[in-house]
Amino acid sequence: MDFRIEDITPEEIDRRLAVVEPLTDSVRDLVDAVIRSQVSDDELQAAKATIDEVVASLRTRQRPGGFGTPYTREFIGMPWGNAAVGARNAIAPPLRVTRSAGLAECDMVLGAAYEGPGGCVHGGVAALMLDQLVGEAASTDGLPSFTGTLTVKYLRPTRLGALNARAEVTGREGRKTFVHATLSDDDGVTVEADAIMISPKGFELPTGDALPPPANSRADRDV
Ligand SMILES: CCCCC/C=C\C/C=C\C/C=C\C/C=C\CCCC(=O)SCCNC(=O)CCNC(=O)[C@H](O)C(C)(C)COP(=O)(O)OP(=O)(O)OC[C@H]1O[C@@H](n2cnc3c(N)ncnc32)[C@H](O)[C@@H]1OP(=O)(O)O
Repeated sequence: MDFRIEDITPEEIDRRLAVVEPLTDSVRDLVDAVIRSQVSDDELQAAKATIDEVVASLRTRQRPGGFGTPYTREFIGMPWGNAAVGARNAIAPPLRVTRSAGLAECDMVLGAAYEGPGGCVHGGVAALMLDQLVGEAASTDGLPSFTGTLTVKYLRPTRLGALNARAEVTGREGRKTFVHATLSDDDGVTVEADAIMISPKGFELPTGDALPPPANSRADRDV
């Protein structure tokens, strides 16, 4: 696993995020536009040619493999390729997670790119978001943990639109952390999940204090 150190200042992180977050938002917008576009086939083909040009320009200098999760020496994480919260990853749902002791939460608006059953959120996307939230809640004391078991119960269909996701630690037992999470719309909970998160053997916190959360956006580091 890639835990490389990249020793940059918080100001430099903000500077880089200010460049990549709007780019990622534009790519998300592109994905949404492609799904919902009703322009002609000729216009779709012209759009492909334009997009291919942009891709070729981005590929002139590429990192091998995935982005990984670099950390600063102050343990600010930069998981910018992450499938659930990566600041550079337009496939990730638009999540801005806030964290406090044993708790992680976010509001989000899910559009056409996250559809499963017509008009509703794909069950895998719901599970992805809740998996991320349980991981973030379990690690607010700085101890990283892997999802060992995630049990997801779909109570009723989740309509696309404005949603809230929330995860809370309910207990700890040795290296295991138990977390309960919910996905809710305006009418209440649509999906609930229970997770057993496992901290890796032999991992010790680098300081006695809680670590800052992995930074995905500037706001994340302010909690
Ligand atoms: C450079 C410095 C870096 C510093 C980092 C600092 C901070 C990081 C901070 C924050 C991170 C923030 C956010 C994270 C956000 C999201 C997280 C997303 C999470 C994921 O998406 S992550 C990918 C999917 N995940 C996997 O890819 C796991 C693959 N798997 C394994 O890597 C192993 O399988 C592992 C590690 C799970 C266990 O391995 P192991 O060897 O440690 O386990 P072991 O046998 O010793 O068992 C010990 C006790 O756990 C119980 N136990 C074992 N396995 C269990 C299971 N599966 N379910 C339920 N309970 C289980 C046993 O029953 C026993 O319980 P008991 O003690 O009561 O007997």
